Amino acid sequence: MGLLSIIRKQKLKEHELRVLVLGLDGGGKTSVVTKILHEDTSQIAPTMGFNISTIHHSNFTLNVWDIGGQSTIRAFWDNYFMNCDCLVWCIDANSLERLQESFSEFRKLMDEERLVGSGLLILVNKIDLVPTNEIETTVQLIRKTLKIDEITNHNVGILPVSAITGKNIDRILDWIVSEASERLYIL
Ligand SMILES: Nc1nc2c(ncn2[C@@H]2O[C@H](COP(=O)(O)OP(=O)(O)OP(=O)(O)O)[C@@H](O)[C@H]2O)c(=O)[nH]1
Ligand SMILES: [Mg+2]
Repeated sequence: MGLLSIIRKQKLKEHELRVLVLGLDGGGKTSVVTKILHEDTSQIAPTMGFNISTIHHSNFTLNVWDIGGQSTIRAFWDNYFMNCDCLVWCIDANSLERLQESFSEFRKLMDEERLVGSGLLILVNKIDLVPTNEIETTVQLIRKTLKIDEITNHNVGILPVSAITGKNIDRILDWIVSEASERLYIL
């Protein structure tokens, strides 16, 4: 068992998880976390550094790091990679013209050794702005563009959500905790 696995296993025993929320600027990372916290999402400004929130869910304590996604801040993302239990990658379903840019940043993370083995949850956010009959094709397009089916280093989940309507927001923590619990079980 490698050192990283030992650290992860120890943290899981303590029921503490480190969650990293990343994605392009304006994708809705801070809004999603704010909605999870049941707080007001109407006055959210771009994140210039990071926000950290401690959330208790299903016997776990999640330390959620929401980092700013503007291109000038992306250079600092790697300061947060260590000991990450779950990477949440946030995509703006209403700005598919930025999907390639999202993929090019995402691909760098998939090459990142420090993130190997963490859970990976892809949020297709702003789904309230996608017509209902286009949701499935939008999710499929994102799966294909991000080459999700080729990812072997992570357990992957993909969830259409809305930080504004709250759609599927309650499933985010459930997914993170259940993925981490399953991993603990097989370690
Ligand atoms: N319609 C809709 N708007 C959303 C949703 N989530 C976020 N927004 C809006 O998108 C804008 C950007 O949201 P933020 O939460 O600041 O995005 P961010 O990813 O944290 O951005 P950075 O901090 O710059 O990286 C805000 O105007 C939000 O109100 C959503 O699910 N639906
Ligand atoms: Mg933000």
